[in-house]
Formats: sequence, structure tokens, C-alpha cells
Amino acid sequence: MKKAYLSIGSNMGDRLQFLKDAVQMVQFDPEITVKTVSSIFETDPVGYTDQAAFLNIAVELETTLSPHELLAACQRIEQELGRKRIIRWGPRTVDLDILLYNDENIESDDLVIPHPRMAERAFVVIPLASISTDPALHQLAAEFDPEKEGIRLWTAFDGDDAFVHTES
Ligand SMILES: Nc1ncnc2c1ncn2[C@@H]1O[C@H](COP(=O)(O)OP(=O)(O)OP(=O)(O)O)[C@@H](O)[C@H]1O
Ligand SMILES: Nc1nc2c(c(=O)[nH]1)N=C(CO)CN2
Repeated sequence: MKKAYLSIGSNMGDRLQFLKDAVQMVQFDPEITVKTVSSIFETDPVGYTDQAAFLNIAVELETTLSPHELLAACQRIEQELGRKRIIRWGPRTVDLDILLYNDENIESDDLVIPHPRMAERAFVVIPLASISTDPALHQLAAEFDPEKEGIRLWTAFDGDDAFVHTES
């Protein structure tokens, strides 16, 4: 069983529903168990700025899928939820990126882990650090000023209490 973290974002249509649907579809995969979902953050668009604000979350999961199988699962969910690639970094119903996979470093043509742009993205690092115990991530998150970065805590993720993993 491997531990992985995803970043999920949406800035089109019913953003909250897209996040909930995406998490539910991830959880529905028999090879994946969702352990923790971060709170939802509303974030100003980065990269291509002439678009609506995003909702972003980070998700911790356990999986028996390989990194490439996990990428395929994420891309299938994006397709099923109607994602179309029109503008690079442009509006999307839902975007699922793999941030980390079991401390592995992967550099293939179609998959790079850790995600190559994660450290510079407050909309990724702040939700991720909020569900991680890794001191390096907490340090990275502390270097961002949420107000300056345009990041606002939006609401708890209440898609399903079963997704909230409590250590016993
Ligand atoms: N860690 C990763 N997670 C998801 N996709 C990845 C990863 N590493 C490389 N990719 C590749 O990136 C390609 C483009 O992904 P996508 O269209 O979601 O990019 P984007 O979300 O617009 O931009 P960004 O990659 O900067 O977040 C995918 O087809 C995938 O093969
Ligand atoms: N705030 C925000 N900006 C973005 C996002 C995102 O999820 N949130 N995703 C992008 C491409 O991955 C580009 N810009």
C-alpha cells in the first residue's frame, strides 16, 4: 500500500459539487482509499489570471495503483467530469494532479513526481501542509502570506464524514 497526495481544483460551474464528485470518484476506485481531505480554499487564479477564482483541496490517499495507474485514474475522472483542455492553465471543471507518491521521485515524459510546480504554488502547498505532518511542507507553507497570495479558507470539506481519517 502506497501513500499519495493529490491536489484537486475547480473554477467552472458548481465548483463545490465538482470537488465532491471528484473525491467520491477517487474513493470509488477499489484500489484507492481516501484517508484525509483538507478544508476547501478559495484561491485567486495563478498563471492565466483572466479567469474565475478556484476552489482547491488536497487529498491524502492510500493505493495499490502504480504512479502511472494513479495518473490514468485521475485523467479518467477529469474526462468523466467534463474537463476540456482549451487554454494552458485555463478554466477547468476539475483538475487532479498527483503531488507526492510515497517519497518517490519520478521523471517520465508524462509524469513528474513530486509535481514540478507544487513548491511555488501557495494554492497547492497551503492545503497540502494542512493535512501533512511533514515539517518541510509546514516550513514551505509558512513562507506564503495567504492574503498576498489570494487564498481564503472557504469551508470544511463535508462531502462525507467517512473521508475524515482520525488517528486512533
Ligand atoms: N504529477 C503529475 N500529476 C498530473 N499530471 C502530470 C504530473 N506530472 C506530469 N503530468 C502531465 O501533465 C500533463 C498536463 O496536465 P494538465 O493539463 O492537468 O496541466 P495543468 O493542470 O493545466 O498545468 P500544471 O501541470 O501546471 O498543473 C498531463 O497530461 C500529465 O501527463
Ligand atoms: N488558484 C489556482 N490557480 C491555478 C490552478 C488552481 O488549481 N488554482 N491550476 C492551474 C493549473 O494546474 C493554474 N492556476
